[in-house]
Amino acid sequence: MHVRNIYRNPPNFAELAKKHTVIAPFLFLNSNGVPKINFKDQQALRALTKALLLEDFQLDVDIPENVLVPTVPLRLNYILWLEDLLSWNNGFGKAGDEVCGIDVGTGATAIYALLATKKNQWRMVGSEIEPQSVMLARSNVTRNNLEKLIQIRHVKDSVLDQVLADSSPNQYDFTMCNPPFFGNEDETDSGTKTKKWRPEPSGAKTGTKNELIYAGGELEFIFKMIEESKKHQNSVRIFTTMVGIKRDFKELALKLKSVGVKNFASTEFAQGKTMRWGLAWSFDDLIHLIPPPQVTHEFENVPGCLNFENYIFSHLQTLNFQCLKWISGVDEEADTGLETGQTIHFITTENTWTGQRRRRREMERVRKGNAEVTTADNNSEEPPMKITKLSNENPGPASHQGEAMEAAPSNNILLESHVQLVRDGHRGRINMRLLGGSLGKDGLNQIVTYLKNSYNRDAQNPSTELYQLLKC
Ligand SMILES: C[S@@+](CC[C@H](N)C(=O)[O-])C[C@H]1O[C@@H](n2cnc3c(N)ncnc32)[C@H](O)[C@@H]1O
Repeated sequence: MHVRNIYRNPPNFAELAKKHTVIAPFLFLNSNGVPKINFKDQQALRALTKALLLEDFQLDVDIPENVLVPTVPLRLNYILWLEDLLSWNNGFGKAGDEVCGIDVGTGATAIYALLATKKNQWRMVGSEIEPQSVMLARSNVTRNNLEKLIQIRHVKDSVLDQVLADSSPNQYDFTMCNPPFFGNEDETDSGTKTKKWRPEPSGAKTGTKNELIYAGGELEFIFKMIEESKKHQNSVRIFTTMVGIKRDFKELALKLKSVGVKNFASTEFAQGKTMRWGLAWSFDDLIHLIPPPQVTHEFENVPGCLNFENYIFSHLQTLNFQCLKWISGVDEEADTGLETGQTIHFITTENTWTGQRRRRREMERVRKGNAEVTTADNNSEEPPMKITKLSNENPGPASHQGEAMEAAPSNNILLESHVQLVRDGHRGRINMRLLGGSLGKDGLNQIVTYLKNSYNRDAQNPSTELYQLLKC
């Protein structure tokens, strides 16, 4: 659960029932004598959602029989992640009520729109395809006097096209969505459930078939969303969606790349035994989808911060590019372009910066059964290290960027780091920040020494681009 989620500690049901009699009939004492409710009971779940929304968000929500009962802790996790995404980008310089978001498929309760607006004063548009849900969602908005901040729009088809038609550049800071999960009616029947489908929530199963079904299931829905997002890339800064099946990430990453998205990240939402994931993408590569490295005084002074403050900024842009080339070696595949403020998050799983001759000798020793632990040679001028961009099969509890969603072993990471170009007037510097890896600070220092050596070597070699630049 998100660190700021107020439900990290379960509510005191007895206290809640005293204030909100709606849950009193569902209260019972468990074997330890602690008051509980049965989450598998649809009526109890509905009563609890109503009570929590009223108690913690002063939201009075009508949830009719049979419609999807939203669990508040899980919905809150998503809102908190959106808050993070905004804060990592300094809220795009906006005050709360200037932030605009779209909740795709807002449902009968309009839960996300209501929470987002009540908690953060964000302006929200909730799109919905089901006429009955549109009506109920509007009535929930009116019931809470939030018509000025929330608009419910009835859409007939498409996922983003209709709701984003006629939008202006950067009109929306984000889109969010809890997509319909099932592909057909059989899948909603737990009796025929297979592992392919989204794992059941631990609580009661609620929701009408229309709310839950989309031909092709959530993957097709998100594919459509990704395709349509390309058309509206100028209107929305960050597109996001919930994902219910972890292994869908691999296909989603491919889909994103196919429409030209390089900047995407995932996160994990946990609520009890129920796991869901969040996927965020942006067509703007400068937008932070994972926490930016902290560029603090302290950080600037840690060993490993590479400083090029003596050179003017115009040089630095190219220098930075060059620097990443040094890091990535001749691996042209690596995306070495880096704008001011942008961060490269990389993981190395192979030590290629140590001298080749030395490595060959070590290999020889290993072959002869005389293996020795490798230590890097700080002054090596030999071929540079390769970047292996962040790879980890498990999206993990933290936010991971881009290639993080592709499967790869993660247990032999030597160094994980952020590289960032920081502008400071006409000067600038390159920061490298240690995030992890078995080599730790020593590893980062080796790379920094390597970069400095490479810099000094190229700066003195008339045949290099850097030499030409510095001469101008
Ligand atoms: C899983 S429910 C989520 C409801 C609510 N957002 C929540 O989290 O409780 C999915 C919702 O998407 C709606 N929906 C399906 N296709 C849609 C589309 N193309 N545009 C807008 N809403 C759609 C469904 O009617 C349903 O209300």
